[in-house]
Amino acid sequence: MPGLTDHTRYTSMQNSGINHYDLLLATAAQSREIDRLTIEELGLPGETLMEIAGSRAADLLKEKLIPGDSVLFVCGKGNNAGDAFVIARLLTDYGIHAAIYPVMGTDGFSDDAQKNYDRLLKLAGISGKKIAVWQDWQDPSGFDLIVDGIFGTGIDKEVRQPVSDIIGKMNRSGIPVCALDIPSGIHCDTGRTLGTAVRAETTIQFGLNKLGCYLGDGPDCAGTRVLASLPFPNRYKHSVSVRLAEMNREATEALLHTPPSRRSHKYNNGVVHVIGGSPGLTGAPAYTARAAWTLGLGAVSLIHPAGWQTAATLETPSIIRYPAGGDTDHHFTPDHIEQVLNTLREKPGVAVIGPGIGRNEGTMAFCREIIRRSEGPLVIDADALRCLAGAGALLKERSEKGPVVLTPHPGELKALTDTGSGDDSDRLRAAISYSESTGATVLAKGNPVIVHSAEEKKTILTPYDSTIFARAGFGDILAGNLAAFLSRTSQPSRGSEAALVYGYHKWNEIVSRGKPFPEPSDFT
Ligand SMILES: NC(=O)C1=CN([C@@H]2O[C@H](COP(=O)(O)OP(=O)(O)OC[C@H]3O[C@@H](n4cnc5c(N)ncnc54)[C@H](OP(=O)(O)O)[C@@H]3O)[C@@H](O)[C@H]2O)[C@@H](O)CC1
Ligand SMILES: Nc1ncnc2c1ncn2[C@@H]1O[C@H](COP(=O)(O)OP(=O)(O)O)[C@@H](O)[C@H]1O
Ligand SMILES: [K+]
Repeated sequence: MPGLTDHTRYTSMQNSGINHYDLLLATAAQSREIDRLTIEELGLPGETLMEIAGSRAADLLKEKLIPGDSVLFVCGKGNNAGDAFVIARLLTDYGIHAAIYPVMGTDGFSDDAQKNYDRLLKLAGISGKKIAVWQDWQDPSGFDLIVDGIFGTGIDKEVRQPVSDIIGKMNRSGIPVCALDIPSGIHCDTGRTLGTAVRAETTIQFGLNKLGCYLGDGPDCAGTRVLASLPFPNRYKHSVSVRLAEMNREATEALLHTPPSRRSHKYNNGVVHVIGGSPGLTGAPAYTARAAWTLGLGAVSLIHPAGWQTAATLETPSIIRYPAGGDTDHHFTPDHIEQVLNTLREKPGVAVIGPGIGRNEGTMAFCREIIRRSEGPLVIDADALRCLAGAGALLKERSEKGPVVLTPHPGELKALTDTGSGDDSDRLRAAISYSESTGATVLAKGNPVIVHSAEEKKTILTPYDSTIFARAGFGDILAGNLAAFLSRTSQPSRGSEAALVYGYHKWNEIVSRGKPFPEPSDFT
């Protein structure tokens, strides 16, 4: 199904507003509850919802199929199969040759699936069309598409035989697969593969995006993800607190332009202080400072141990340098605390602590004191995060004084939170619970990037492949961009989302200018 519109790409191309509800990412329990409320409280029968889901999906498929094409529907027993039967009926009437393979037999369908199976066979009788119902797997070559209606949100245990075998055969067939709601075998809440999973070219999600299509193995198995809307009242969706980042470039960049009246002087036109650097790690804070400066702030400073000099910052002479200590000081130590705090107090702004700061014992003590005693918005990045292991109480106290955003990569998040294996759903849980327990906003790097703000009770995931940024130095750039956006908004989640979205668009702009592998310096 090449060419079906990925709604995430679509929104990024549109650059216009998007319905907030279309960005929500639901778990299986949330989907079920929203279904239940719509059916029981609103009074819209499940059968009607299924008809709408199937007809929206059939319309999407008709954009790519022409009468005479052949489609194989591989189905389970639940409502996911019911959706497939609706689609098969509508496409048969459109002129498609349909074959059905109910992998677990034709007994014991859910009520709505049974009704739609019966209607499909009735339609065949009425219209004189032949619909093959397979008893066993057959050679599918000759089919133009396979529709996966085996499992939707109803699966929570390992896929058993014979289904796992059939999924393997579907994946090896070389025929494009369109998954309904979620690729069969992917867990809706975690994106983990339950033994084996369908690898689809396209996934049509119904009513709400499914969290599992955006975490773990989900993105690889789902392919292009599309949302087909269902008439669930928005009021019922309020329990869903995780959403995709909004990819609107114009709104993001507009944030950088605060009202001119407030820009009377460089020190009230956005100030960022970058505190970092140690022997061998001088490029990192320079990148961070330059990434902040490039976003149009009034003043950016680089506070570094006086013992290192770097040519890198001299390329941007406007960045103000504050060497801490004397010429023989190559690391930050507790001796520098008062001097650095004075600088932060004199010119209030957003501080970033950590890029290239190193893990020297004295430096860790220095970081803890700066975190404890500084007052404005603070970004804690890279090695400065290491000083927080076991220091949740310190962070909680600090978060009460002003917004704090932590930017751990997966290893740093694990060290910080002392949690599990570190797959995406672990990262999601860890980011939320650490943020909730400390009050700090957590921007957990990885793919996807996960942002949770305890204050705003929001969780945001990147909808694009963020592995493009897995090159040395992009973490430093992100920290600088983030600080710049935080100087323009008091909402840490908005600033975090904006920095991520800004980076994505900037990347694409550089690629479109003919540079296939942008590097950090292209962002400064
Ligand atoms: N209601 C609505 O409003 C709407 C719902 N919609 C659609 O409904 C879908 C959810 O449907 P669902 O809840 O019926 O579950 P579904 O995913 O089809 O499968 C469950 C079946 O699989 C079986 N099974 C489970 N695990 C298994 C395993 N490991 N190995 C083998 N079997 C296993 C399980 O059997 P059991 O194990 O319980 O005996 C049960 O029979 C949703 O994704 C969307 O597509 C749309 O139409 C929009 C409107
Ligand atoms: N604009 C962006 N959008 C999404 N992710 C980003 C962006 N910029 C940076 N990242 C994330 O930051 C990671 C790089 O940070 P990190 O590993 O700390 O690198 P480094 O310390 O070498 O700069 C990337 O792998 C990606 O997860
Ligand atoms: K499916």
